[in-house]
Amino acid sequence: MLISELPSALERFDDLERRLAGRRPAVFLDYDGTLTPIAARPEQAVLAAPVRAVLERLAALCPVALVSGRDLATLRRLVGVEGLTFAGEHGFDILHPDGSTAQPPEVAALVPHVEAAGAALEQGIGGIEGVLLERKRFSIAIHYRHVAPEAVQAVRDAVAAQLARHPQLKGLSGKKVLELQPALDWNKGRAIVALTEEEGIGAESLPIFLGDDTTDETAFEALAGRGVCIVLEGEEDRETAAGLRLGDPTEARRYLERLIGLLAQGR
Ligand SMILES: O=P(O)(O)OC[C@H]1O[C@H](O[C@H]2O[C@H](CO)[C@@H](O)[C@H](O)[C@H]2O)[C@H](O)[C@@H](O)[C@@H]1O
Repeated sequence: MLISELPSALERFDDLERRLAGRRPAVFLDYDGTLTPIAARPEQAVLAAPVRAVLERLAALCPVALVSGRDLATLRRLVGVEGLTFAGEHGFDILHPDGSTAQPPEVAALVPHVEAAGAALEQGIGGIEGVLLERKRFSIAIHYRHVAPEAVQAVRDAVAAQLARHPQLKGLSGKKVLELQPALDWNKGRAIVALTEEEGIGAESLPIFLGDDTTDETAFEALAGRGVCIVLEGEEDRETAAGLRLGDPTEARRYLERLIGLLAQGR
């Protein structure tokens, strides 16, 4: 369905109350575009203090996991709340609240391909005005938000050439960004399902996921029919596997505040 055709998660909040009915929610949250508005540059997407306070209050009531494309260390620094689960790089790099970590076992062997592709891209398109290469532990993001429209195809072509050269890598595409990561059958959806099966969250919990980007669709698909899937509206309407919509990060915060109110009443 198109995002614009979905019902508002705030208007349908009563449904959530009914679905919870004594169950505990487990809340999974995307970062960019969901908790923070999309900013001109990655380092400008700083979490607002009231949102941080909401995350702290929510984490005292139920499991909360940040599931983001960001590098794990960057995500932790930006969020600045202890006691959460953090899944960085689209679920490739997980940190549990007890300090234990998890990554797909094959990922480390594929990092040299990411590094070789990153070096080639730096050499090939690093000089194009506006290109921003964001190195992460296991992947690389190629931002083109500030690239002149007539130069964007050169960026796409260069990334496609690296994908052709390194079949060990796969490509992702998000908001004015292309990403290269190890070509493993792993994504936000698989990471969230794995997390819901872990002790501390539990298969009986009701997963709720909020995300905004096409890279969040694997999570909506994985939780369809089982969890509450909420997509945030962006600049463009598009097809989604989510079942509910919110307008922007301010509405996402209001939704989480209502959830806190509900859980604080013990319902
Ligand atoms: O999964 P997310 O938490 O949504 O992360 C996806 C990517 O977000 C970041 O890039 C995007 O947000 C930036 C700040 O608002 C914006 O400037 C950029 O154009 C967007 O693509 C982040 O830099 C990437 O590493 C994430 O993969």
